[in-house]
Amino acid sequence: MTRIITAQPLTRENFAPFGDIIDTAGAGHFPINAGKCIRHHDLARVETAGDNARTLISIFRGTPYDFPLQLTMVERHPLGSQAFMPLSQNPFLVIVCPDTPNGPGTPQAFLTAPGQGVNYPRGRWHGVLTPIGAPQDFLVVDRGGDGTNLEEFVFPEPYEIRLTEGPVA
Ligand SMILES: NC(=O)N[C@@H](O)C(=O)O
Ligand code: NI
Repeated sequence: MTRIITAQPLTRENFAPFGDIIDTAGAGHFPINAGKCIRHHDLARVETAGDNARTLISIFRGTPYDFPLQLTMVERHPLGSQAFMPLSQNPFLVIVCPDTPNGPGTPQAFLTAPGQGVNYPRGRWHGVLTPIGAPQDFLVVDRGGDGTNLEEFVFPEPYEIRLTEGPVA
């Protein structure tokens, strides 16, 4: 029996147990530069741990996935956080799992609003970057340094991730 997960709109509230939303809406902010700029401040917590740890800023050019998506694997970064900020207005798919003593729990799928980004805290199980419908660039802030910062978990049975309720065309 295929386990089906339908994506829900990403909100600060529903994503709060899993990580940070990077978005101006609802963010703390204040004027700088003599009022010519608004700083939306401290939106996400960057974590870098382990030997010679440092913060990396990269651009990922992601290829879109077909849907419904067969989710076979999730991963996590035990030594650092990972933030994805889209450089275009296309929504993308965010998949996270709670942690359990036996590994990742049931995936939760979220559809971002245009321009919304996310930050996964260190150790948070997540699906890999998943653009929708077109190639998309993302600014990525994560951890470099010594040691292994990638742990993968392959599900015994894949989950089917859908973007909307109802029959699949
Ligand atoms: N491997 C890599 O840098 N990207 C993944 O961690 C990902 O979450 O997409
Ligand atoms: Ni990752």
